[in-house]
Amino acid sequence: MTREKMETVSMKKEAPLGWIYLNRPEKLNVINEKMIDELRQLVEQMEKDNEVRVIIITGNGKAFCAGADISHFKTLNPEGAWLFAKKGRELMDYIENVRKPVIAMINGYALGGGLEIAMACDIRIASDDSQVGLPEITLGIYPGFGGTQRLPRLVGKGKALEMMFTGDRIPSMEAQRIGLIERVVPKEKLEEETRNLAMKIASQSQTSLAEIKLLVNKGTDSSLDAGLNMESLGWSLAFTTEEAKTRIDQFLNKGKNKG
Ligand SMILES: CC(C)(COP(=O)(O)OP(=O)(O)OC[C@H]1O[C@@H](n2cnc3c(N)ncnc32)[C@H](O)[C@@H]1OP(=O)(O)O)[C@@H](O)C(=O)NCCC(=O)NCCSC(=O)CCO
Repeated sequence: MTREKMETVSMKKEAPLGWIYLNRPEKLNVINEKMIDELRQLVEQMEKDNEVRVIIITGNGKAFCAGADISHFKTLNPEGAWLFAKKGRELMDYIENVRKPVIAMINGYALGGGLEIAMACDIRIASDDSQVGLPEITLGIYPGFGGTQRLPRLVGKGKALEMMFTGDRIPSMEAQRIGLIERVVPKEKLEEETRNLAMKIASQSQTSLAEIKLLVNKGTDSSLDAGLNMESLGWSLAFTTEEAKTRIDQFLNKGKNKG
């Protein structure tokens, strides 16, 4: 097992899983520029590491992440705010497009930029005491790291507008009901359930995982016809991989070695 600690994030490599911890627990893991840089560095590192097949992002302490660091907002002029939003948005885009599955393990508050990180991940699993929301409107602003775009794509326009207009926090069970979170588990089982889910995914073909992720992300941004054509092209190439040949052979021969 390898561990690495940076100023605002840390990681634990437990092959085939790579765990990334947002690590400013005294401030509920709020996001500053340093965290954006370091989180991106760790995700890039894990993307390149052949021993890591699934990446898990979570928070250290009692929160996943309470959003962008509001104490930094006082110093922001429009140019600074634009640059900060651009940096944040590029990180979310990077996480969304990494060629490996990324799971958000939500262990408490996931608010503002924290929920925006979770929404950039492929799957969200949360403890039953977690709460999520986009409270930016209560500060007189609105989500700046992709929330206005990703939330309606996950929960539909009306619910997304309701959440962003009110800024209300909702419990994880309600978030699951509306399609924002995939699984809710008892707090004490969160890590175990996340590991089980991640290990199951890690046991699948890496090429197929990467292709499915690409097709779903790019396909939903395209016409149905374009998406279906992308699927057919990719699907035909999937048969050229050694992994597909081996797995298909294994299935076809499974009865033959039995006494
Ligand atoms: C998350 C809340 C509801 C937690 O409340 P509570 O448990 O009472 O804990 P606190 O005492 O409020 O917080 C502990 C500590 O963290 C600091 N902190 C929390 N959130 C932020 C933040 N976003 N920025 C800066 N600092 C934060 C808090 O000040 C405390 O510090 P002390 O030094 O100990 O006083 C509650 O904290 C809350 O509502 N937080 C704000 C959530 C929010 O509005 N997020 C959106 C931010 S804007 C954004 O993300 C833009 C990107 O789209």
